[in-house]
Amino acid sequence: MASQDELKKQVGYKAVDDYVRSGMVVGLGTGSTAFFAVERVGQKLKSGELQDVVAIPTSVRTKEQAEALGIPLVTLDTHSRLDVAIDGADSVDPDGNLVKGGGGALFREKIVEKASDKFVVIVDQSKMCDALGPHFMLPIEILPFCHEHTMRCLEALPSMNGAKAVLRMGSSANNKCDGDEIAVSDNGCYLVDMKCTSPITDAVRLADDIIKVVGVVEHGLFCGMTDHVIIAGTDGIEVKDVPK
Ligand SMILES: O=C(CO)[C@H](O)[C@H](O)COP(=O)(O)O
Repeated sequence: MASQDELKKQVGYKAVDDYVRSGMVVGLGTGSTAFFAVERVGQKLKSGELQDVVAIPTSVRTKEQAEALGIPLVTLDTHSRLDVAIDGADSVDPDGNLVKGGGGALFREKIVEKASDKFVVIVDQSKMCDALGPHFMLPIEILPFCHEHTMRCLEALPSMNGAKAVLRMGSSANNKCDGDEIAVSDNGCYLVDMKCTSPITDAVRLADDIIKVVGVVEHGLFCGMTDHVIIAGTDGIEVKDVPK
């Protein structure tokens, strides 16, 4: 049986093989699944199978990986439209709505993926869920200033349905809270993981409510953004096209 890493590699490679062509501007996601997509872009540029591709990374980690592979990098300031962005996710609901940010890169992921003509999500079967919320804590990036107040405002939102705010500690790159220091994002902000005990019934409304809280930089609800989901399971790979 294929290991979880093998499944991640299969979807990462397939996304690049199916959706990246020479001359494109490509968004490079963050995380252990997106890692393999970045690896594949590097391989294909090196072999000459892909040419004139430039990429926009969604985190410092991905930037460093891409640089090490010799992938030419640009920014949204010079290239405001991307042809395609490829990234992992923490939860995917049946409509292709996502929870992202388990790896702490949600702000850069969202700004890059919103600017992309096509957004391809790559996951293994464990990320698929019936409803967002209880499947994976909802990450939110907030300013450090008065962060405890901001956390209380988030908990008080009626649409949050009683979810508790947990300040991420340790590495910003995982939500295991495995350290004594407050985790700091690539943007110098804090990360809060909302522990939802019930399904999010209206993700669009919750997203609207969260972004209105002063102190919030961005949240990990990615609604209506996905074009294709590539899912790896023990029975093989499935591609779901999400109607818009
Ligand atoms: O949103 C993310 C980072 O902010 C990641 O895409 C998400 O956490 C999935 O990561 P992985 O592929 O390692 O499970």
